[in-house]
Amino acid sequence: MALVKIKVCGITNVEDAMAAIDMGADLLGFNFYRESPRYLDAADALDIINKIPTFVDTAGVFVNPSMEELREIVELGFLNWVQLHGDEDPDFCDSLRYMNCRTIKAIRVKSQEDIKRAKDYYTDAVLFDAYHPNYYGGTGETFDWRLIDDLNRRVFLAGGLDPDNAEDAVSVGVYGIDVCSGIESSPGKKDLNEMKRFFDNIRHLVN
Ligand SMILES: O=C(O)c1ccccc1NCC(=O)[C@H](O)[C@H](O)COP(=O)(O)O
Repeated sequence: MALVKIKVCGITNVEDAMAAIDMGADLLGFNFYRESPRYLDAADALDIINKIPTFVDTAGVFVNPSMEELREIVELGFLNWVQLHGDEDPDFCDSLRYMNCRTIKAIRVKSQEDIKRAKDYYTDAVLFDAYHPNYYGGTGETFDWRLIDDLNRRVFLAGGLDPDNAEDAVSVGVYGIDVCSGIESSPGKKDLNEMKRFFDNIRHLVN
C-alpha cells in the first residue's frame, strides 16, 4: 500500500491483526513487556501470527529485556523485528546483531538531545516516541516532530498518532509511522472504525 511503512502496535488478538492487514498495515507489533496493558506471551503471539498472512512483518516490543529473554523469543522464529523500547544502551543493541532479526531502537524524545542520541545506535531503524516520566510507551502523547532532522536512515515516528494527525505524520517524510492507543477502544483492543479512519485519512498520500 505504502511508500511509508505503517506499523500497528499493541496487537493482542486475531481480529485486530486481520483488520490491520486488510487495511494496509506493513508491520504488526506484539508487546512482550509484562507491565504493558497490551502484554501477551510468546505462545499467544505465535497463535495470532500462525493465523495471519506471511507477507506482513512482525515486531516484538521489549523493555530492558535480558539477553536470555530476548534470545528465547527470537529463536522461536516468528519475529522479523525486535523493538527495544527501554533504556537499552548501544552496546546491548549491537550485541543483537547476530540474532536472526532486524532491530528497532525506540528513543523517547524530550528534547533535541534525544534525537541526536539516535546516531549512537547502529540498529536497522530507530523509532522516536514521546517521553513520559512514568511510562515507556503506548501513552498517546506526541512530541514536537519538527525536531526530527535526519531522514537518511529508517525512522519510525510514534507517539500519539491517531486518525486526525496521521496525514501530518506521513508528511514528515519518515520511513514509517507507528500507531497504538490512538485507534483503540480500550488498552489492547483496537476500535476498527477508528483504525479504518486512520488508514482512510492517509490512503491518498501513500498510494
Ligand atoms: O504500548 C505499550 O503499552 C508500550 C508499553 C511500553 C513500551 C512500549 C509500548 N508500546 C510501543 C509502541 O510501539 C507504541 O506504538 C508507541 O509507544 C506509541 O504509542 P501511542 O502513543 O499509544 O500510539
